[in-house]
Amino acid sequence: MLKPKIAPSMLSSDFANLAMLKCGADWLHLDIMSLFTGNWGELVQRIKLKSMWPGVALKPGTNIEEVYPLLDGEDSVEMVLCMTVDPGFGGQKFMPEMMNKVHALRKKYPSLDIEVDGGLGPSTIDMAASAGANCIVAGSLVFGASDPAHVISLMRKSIENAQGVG
Ligand SMILES: O=C(CO)[C@H](O)[C@H](O)COP(=O)(O)O
Repeated sequence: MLKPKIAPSMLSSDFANLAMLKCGADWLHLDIMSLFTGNWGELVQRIKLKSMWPGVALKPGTNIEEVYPLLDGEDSVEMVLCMTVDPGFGGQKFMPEMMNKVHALRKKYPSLDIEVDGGLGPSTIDMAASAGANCIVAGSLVFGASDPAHVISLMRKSIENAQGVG
């Protein structure tokens, strides 16, 4: 079983109230958008040398084939984030057509951490989990909830159910 990882998106948070850290989240998700033009292999190696995990995010318009060289080579990343909205802001509508990418990745890489981000909620989480995502970023859902811990546990359950556990 792949560990479910639930990552509240700090984009939707109140930085003066980070009680979320006590609500059972596995990661905190922070968007930093920039254009990288350097040496990819060197960057990955430097991240790993710091005992951190390199990952890569795919915008909705990027083809899945573009990520394979980053997973198959020597300096491979350890997580792929399939954006399910265009990056920029929270509260957007989930793009179900992105599930093809998640599905293709899961088929090719059974033990890869695959994350989805954007528009995740009760009506979309199961779709993402069944396609093979085990890491979920959620902003509005978690930070808008009266009981964030409950929401986080429901998301975890959805992933476990999709994996046939629990
Ligand atoms: O990366 C993001 C936007 O760039 C946000 O993390 C994402 O949109 C999550 O927000 P929500 O759950 O409200 O859709």
